[in-house]
Amino acid sequence: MLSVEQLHVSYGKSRVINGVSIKVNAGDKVCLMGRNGVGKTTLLKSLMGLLPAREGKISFEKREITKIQPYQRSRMGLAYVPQGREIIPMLTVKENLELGAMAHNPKETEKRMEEVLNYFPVLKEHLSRNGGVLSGGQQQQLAIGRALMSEPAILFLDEPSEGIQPNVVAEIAQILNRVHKEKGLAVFIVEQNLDFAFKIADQFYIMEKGSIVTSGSAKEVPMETIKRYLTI
Ligand SMILES: Nc1ncnc2c1ncn2[C@@H]1O[C@H](COP(=O)(O)OP(=O)(O)OP(=O)(O)O)[C@@H](O)[C@H]1O
Repeated sequence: MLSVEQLHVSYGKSRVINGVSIKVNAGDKVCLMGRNGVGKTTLLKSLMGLLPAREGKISFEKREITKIQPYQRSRMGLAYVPQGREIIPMLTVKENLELGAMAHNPKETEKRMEEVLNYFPVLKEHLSRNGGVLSGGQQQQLAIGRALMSEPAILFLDEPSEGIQPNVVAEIAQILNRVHKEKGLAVFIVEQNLDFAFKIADQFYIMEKGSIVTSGSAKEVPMETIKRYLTI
């Protein structure tokens, strides 16, 4: 489904991603882990087309997408929940959700909204309130709901558990697993929260200084191994 081959990404002269190769099959649940500053966010932004690749190739459904625009990637089935959520605080919950479907067929917006609200009942309760007044956990659910409005095939999430209460984190894990099961959604998460990561992911990649140093299934890369990489 998604194939990343020898990707290099830089900020000016500063080389941040150095030859990363990753494969995600349809319906996979993948977690990318690594300490602060190793390049996880940079990699996600580059996969979404928000940062250019200096070298290498990104393909989705066997089509090369390395140079195509973010809105085109969104239309093809890639969606992204950025770190810090980036919901629009002065727009209502409903309007924030509608934004997520903007690059897509407007006729389907209502049906998608119904589906998303079914996954996130808390958003239904707050539909006409401004996004900015919601709690952190509710805003994260709104950001994920907004991304799901485009009915993606793969959802990228950047540290979705950051700064959120444990009970809401557990609820988000449950919802993502449900969407995965019911819609065949592939999930690609950047996380530091090991419990959350292990509740969702079945494949792991560990990154150090812009390169993948270990990868494999949960059995091949057990929690103890990941802890070692995160704490050294
Ligand atoms: N806009 C930018 N311009 C220049 N350098 C940047 C920019 N954004 C990030 N960097 C640098 O790129 C490196 C990787 O940052 P990135 O945010 O991708 O790491 P990360 O693994 O996601 O870290 P974190 O867990 O803290 O979000 C860091 O050294 C960072 O300082």
